Amino acid sequence: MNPSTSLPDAKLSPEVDSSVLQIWGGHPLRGNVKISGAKNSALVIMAGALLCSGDCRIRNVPLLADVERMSQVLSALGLRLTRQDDILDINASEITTSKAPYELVTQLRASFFAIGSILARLGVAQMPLPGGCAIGARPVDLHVRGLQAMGAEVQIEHGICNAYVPGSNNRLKGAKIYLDTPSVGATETLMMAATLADGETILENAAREPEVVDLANFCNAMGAKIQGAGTSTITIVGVPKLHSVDYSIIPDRIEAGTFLVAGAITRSEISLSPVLPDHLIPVIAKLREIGVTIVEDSAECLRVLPTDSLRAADIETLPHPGFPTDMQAPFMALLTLAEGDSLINESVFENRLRHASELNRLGADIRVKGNAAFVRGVPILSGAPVLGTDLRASAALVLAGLAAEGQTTIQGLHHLDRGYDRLDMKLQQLGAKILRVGEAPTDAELSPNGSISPSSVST
Ligand SMILES: CC(=O)N[C@H]1[C@@H](OP(=O)(O)OP(=O)(O)OC[C@H]2O[C@@H](n3ccc(=O)[nH]c3=O)[C@H](O)[C@@H]2O)O[C@H](CO)[C@@H](O)[C@@H]1O
Ligand SMILES: C=C(OP(=O)(O)O)C(=O)O
Repeated sequence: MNPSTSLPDAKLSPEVDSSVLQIWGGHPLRGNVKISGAKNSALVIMAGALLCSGDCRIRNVPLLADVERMSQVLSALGLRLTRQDDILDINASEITTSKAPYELVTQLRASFFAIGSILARLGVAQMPLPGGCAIGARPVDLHVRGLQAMGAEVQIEHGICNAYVPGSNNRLKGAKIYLDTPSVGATETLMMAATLADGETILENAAREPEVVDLANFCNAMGAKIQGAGTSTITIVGVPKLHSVDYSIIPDRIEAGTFLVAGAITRSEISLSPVLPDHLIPVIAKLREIGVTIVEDSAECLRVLPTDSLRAADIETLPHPGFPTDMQAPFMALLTLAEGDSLINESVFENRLRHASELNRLGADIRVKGNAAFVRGVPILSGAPVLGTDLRASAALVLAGLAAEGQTTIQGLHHLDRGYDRLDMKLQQLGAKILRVGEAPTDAELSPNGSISPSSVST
């Protein structure tokens, strides 16, 4: 990896990350913000690069700790990687080991999805159970059962998922697979596995998230035969080999949604680009229900206008195209300041409401029962020290801090840095009074020319 674009090592280990964010709330935001490439596309497309016997050039790759760790996983498997700005070049002509490193795989979720591509390429894989946000049990049974249906022998022992394909040609076989729940990761793992399998695979009740479609487009650009991505039935006809590719990943709809909420909660006008508004339909619809005006300035640019009063709204998280679970925490922050009572039902993950008690430290009025949060709107929030417990929980606290009176201090930034590309710097450029104190990365560490790229944020 090009050291100038790597996040510092301190970011890779939660234990040693002692930096905090200080926010002085109550300041309006103004200007344009550039939305980075999608985290959940970038990570799985990097796993997909393992399928390719040639060179993969991946563009619009966000600067994230998870991307850095995923790069390290791929390097440990013997791939050659170089990064220049947001372009990542990966050569997987040689995979030197089928064993993924425990200490890296356990720090993120998407690393596990590479079991599908390693198995497809080598016929054998040893993959530790993954990490990622602690928002529920997050089993991998659907991944495992799908691979077994394709002919793999799979056993989980001592926290490692050991898989191999018996038989002389080591090639997985196409199968008809029904997913009990439309798991994003299982859909992606099995889709990658099926690209090089012998025969046709049909995935039923597949996830329909835009990142699944992005992965399918990436694989098809390498010569895979995948049809139906974005619908509940995906058909993959296996091919013997995939070829080199130059591919640009989609904008991050969750980062875009977070900035839309930032505009709404600070009653500000900000523009966001590039975005794909079709990927944000449930988020935009909910913001409009809350009373926020969103304007589509162009096919790739959204603008949020200042809002006088926010209205309460109920939210239920669902698989795409329902309301995304990754936007639940940011919306909870917003609804703390809405007039009236909102009910939030988290139905995708069983333990994803831990930010509620932290928002209450800021003066919110939220009661949690099971998977439901009852949010009674309050007129103001007031700054306090708080702890981010996962990626989107941390983002919710940043948003609440931007609106709160006085100073908010947020700990637990290793979560934020996993999945937001320099959120604090982008907000700073929009006029937020936000400062990283402690082991903050220097400008030189974050970009090759010594400062956050002027094209990434402008006011
Ligand atoms: C890296 C990545 O892309 N992460 C996203 C991905 O996570 P991830 O792929 O882990 O999420 P899933 O869609 O798999 O999880 C959805 C539900 O299915 C369950 N499940 C999943 C797999 C399995 O084998 N068995 C099982 O029961 C999970 O526990 C959860 O309750 O989709 C989630 C849901 O949109 C997002 O919140 C994450 O940001
Ligand atoms: C849950 C998330 O990420 P991961 O699946 O990587 O833990 C997220 O992006 O909100």
